[in-house]
Amino acid sequence: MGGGTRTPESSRPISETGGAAGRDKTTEMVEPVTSFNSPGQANTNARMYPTLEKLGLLKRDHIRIKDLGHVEQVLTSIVTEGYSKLQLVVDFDFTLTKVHVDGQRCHCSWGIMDNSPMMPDFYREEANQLLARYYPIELDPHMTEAEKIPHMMEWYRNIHALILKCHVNKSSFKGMVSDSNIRLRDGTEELFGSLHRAGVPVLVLSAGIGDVLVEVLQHFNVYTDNVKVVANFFKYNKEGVIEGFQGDAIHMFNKNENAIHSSDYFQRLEGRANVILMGDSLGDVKMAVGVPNPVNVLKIGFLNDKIEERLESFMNNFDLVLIDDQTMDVAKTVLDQLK
Ligand SMILES: Nc1nc2c(ncn2[C@@H]2O[C@H](COP(=O)(O)O)[C@@H](O)[C@H]2O)c(=O)[nH]1
Ligand SMILES: [Mg+2]
Repeated sequence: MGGGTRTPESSRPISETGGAAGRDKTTEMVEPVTSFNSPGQANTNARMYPTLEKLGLLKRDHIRIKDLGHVEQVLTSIVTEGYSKLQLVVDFDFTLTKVHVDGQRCHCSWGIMDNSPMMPDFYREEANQLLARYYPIELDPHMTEAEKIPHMMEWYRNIHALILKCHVNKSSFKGMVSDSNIRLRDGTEELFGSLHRAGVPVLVLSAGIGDVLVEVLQHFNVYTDNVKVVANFFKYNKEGVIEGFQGDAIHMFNKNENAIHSSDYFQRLEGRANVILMGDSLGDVKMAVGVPNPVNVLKIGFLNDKIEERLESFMNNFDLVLIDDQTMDVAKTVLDQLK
């Protein structure tokens, strides 16, 4: 986003926002990858999975579904039982936000600070060195979560110490966000508007910077009263200068524990047993672990990086895998069916 007063994305001509980038294309019927896949099964799938067929999810070539029968059952229940039984648990960075626009990689909440001209040169240099060292570990398809966690904790300790050296004032986040290239996925504003009107609770659970994340949600007018954010929030001194993080670090592989221990959020939503979970990392899969007695959980995974190496693990952990999709079209398609 350029500096100065910013025209809200939604009112900008589509060419300016790159909103067309990453839109999924509807092409001829493509055999979805299933465990029962065989040539010419497309028509049979359409008959066997009417909800998936009605939603057009069988013919989009960037969607992968491992277990059609399970997804059909969960989707049908969520659509039938409607908004009053539903809650959303969503990741923020590279789930609500785009990964790239017009070939340029977008910032995540951390990346906004890592690249902000309002931060000292030494911070930007060292923060990007840390990113280069630890992000590949986070994505590494050959390491277990247990092997990754010590590295994630080290990353957060290092970036925490680095931020403290910069004496950042909370008043600078608004300018950092408006000067960044962070974007919500196309359709997120409409999706969140529908969820707000329907009174559907949305938990945004992030290992990102909560103070920046909230600024982004406010910037795009989607921080409505049904949205709760659990993330890494800063502590400030009386002048508003960062003096540390509140509570324990939330990293990519402990998000579920923090959601459960840090509040009675899920207990207060007892009865909303249908959950739509959205994430872009295998660490996001367990974000809804705290939901008491869930009945239908639809897990939508945005596969953005290391696509070939991680496709199988994503299909084993997410119900719907969206390959390089920079939109919220699938979530909107599902929610548009609810009453
Ligand atoms: N650019 C940086 N990215 C970082 C840093 N620490 C973590 N991360 C990334 O943020 C997201 C976590 O947010 P979530 O909303 O997706 O949970 C994750 O992709 C991390 O890799 C950092 O210091 N700099
Ligand atoms: Mg993410």
